[in-house]
Amino acid sequence: MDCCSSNTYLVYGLIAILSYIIYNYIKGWQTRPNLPPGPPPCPIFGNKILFKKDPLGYKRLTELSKQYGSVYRLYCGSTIIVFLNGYDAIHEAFVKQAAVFTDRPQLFAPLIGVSKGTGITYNSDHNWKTLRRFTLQALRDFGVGKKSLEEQIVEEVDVVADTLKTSNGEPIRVKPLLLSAATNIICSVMFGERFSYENSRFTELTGVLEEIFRLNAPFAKENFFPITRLFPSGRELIRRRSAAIEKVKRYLARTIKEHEETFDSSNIRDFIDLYHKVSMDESEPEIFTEANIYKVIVDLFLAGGETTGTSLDWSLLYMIRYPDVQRKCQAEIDKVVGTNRRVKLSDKGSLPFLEATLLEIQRIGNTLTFSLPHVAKTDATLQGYLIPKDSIVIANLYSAHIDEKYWDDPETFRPERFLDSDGKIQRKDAFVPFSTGPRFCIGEPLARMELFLFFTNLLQQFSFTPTDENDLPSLDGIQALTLTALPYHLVAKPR
Ligand code: HEM
Repeated sequence: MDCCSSNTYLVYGLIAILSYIIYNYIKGWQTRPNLPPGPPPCPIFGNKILFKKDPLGYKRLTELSKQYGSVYRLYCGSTIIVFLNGYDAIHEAFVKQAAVFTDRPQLFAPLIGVSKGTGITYNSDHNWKTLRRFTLQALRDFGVGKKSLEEQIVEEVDVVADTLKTSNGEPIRVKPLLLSAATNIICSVMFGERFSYENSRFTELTGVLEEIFRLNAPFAKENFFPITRLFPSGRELIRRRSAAIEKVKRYLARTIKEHEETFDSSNIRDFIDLYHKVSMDESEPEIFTEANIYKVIVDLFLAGGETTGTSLDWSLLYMIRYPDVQRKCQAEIDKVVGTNRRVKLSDKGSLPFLEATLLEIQRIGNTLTFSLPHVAKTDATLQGYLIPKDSIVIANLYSAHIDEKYWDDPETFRPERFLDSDGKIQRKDAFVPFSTGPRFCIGEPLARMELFLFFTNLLQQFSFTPTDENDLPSLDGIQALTLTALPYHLVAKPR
């Protein structure tokens, strides 16, 4: 046999193998009965193209529900990804069928460099439950809802207010300031100390956390196409994420060691001390390990800094776009609190219009348009469709906030929708910025406290206006790490 004919046989052989793979692949997705509908997937790649980076991707994914209904599926390679749209579908899966839809998938990228089964965010089962319960309790012990943390947050508000004062009426971009403030509050809870925003240890920490956040990407090709982990881009992802995780571990190791050296069980100063105490007392030492303290701290920083900072950025943007609402908020503060003291958490019940405004900003701003990925633990039926075991399930939280079954005129910014006829706050089921079910955000009480104290105290001290009345900043969100406002400047005039 000459070399030409052997090459021809090789090509025929490869074509036959490829055809077999494609045939089985298409047969696989066509013959599974009663799967949720969705656009036809391409062989091998599925609908991966629909997950490409796109600032308006959340709108595109929401549009698909008009065509395919509230529960539809896409494929990433051969993995089924189910999107839940509208409040009813989200509630049915995450609350009514929580036993099936609470776990997290073990995605490749978010787990590079960390031990399997550690932390909260990408963990499941008993370890997750124990660490989540411990962390919720710790956040409570370190003052969520109590005075001490309130004081730490107000200290951070003061730093932001001082910087705004030094802007002397010149345009200023507030987002970097708000992100630093939100991250610093987590530093206070975790390490018992805050940093100045220029401190090199603080900038080192925020830099490396941002890198890790960016490399978590739930739809990275490496999560679904294992061969791409061998490609240069896959190897670079592994190298960069491992290096960032090592860097943050080295950073935390120093702080944890300092805590251990000065530990006093009768004076628990912060989260690290509490963890150390529990790791000595606890009946489950295999859970309260060193690997877990690193991962839990990283989880809280990643989940809590960017989200809260972005929500605060939206809140000031809405105030410059809706000056009447801003004036009404300020009038309420002036009437209830005055100008001689700061706004306190205990004023919340007396400031219903302000609270309603904050709720409406969260509804319409949608800092997190989607939940993190969940996974189906077993086969299940959802709204009449089969959701096969191991399907990834994602709640489109944005779709719940524009669900016409629950919201009149959902595209309109109208804080009054959260007030009843007596002017009191009315809760809305379909309001789910922190998701719902057993995986709902554990930082919700802390985040709500921060939003309230920043928003009210800044509005008490400043009036916010656009830099140019004829060129107002856009309210369109762009999908980045969170759904963020396009970068904008504002003018902060002391009142
Ligand atoms: C306005 C600010 C925030 C928003 C909008 C927000 C929203 C969310 C959402 C939508 C989830 C996903 C839940 C799911 O997958 O179903 C989540 C998870 C989480 N959040 Fe938040 N969050 C905020 C602030 C915080 C803060 C301040 C912390 C902690 C200090 C935090 C810690 C977490 C953690 C650890 C998880 C994972 C929970 C788990 O897997 O059990 N978040 N958050």
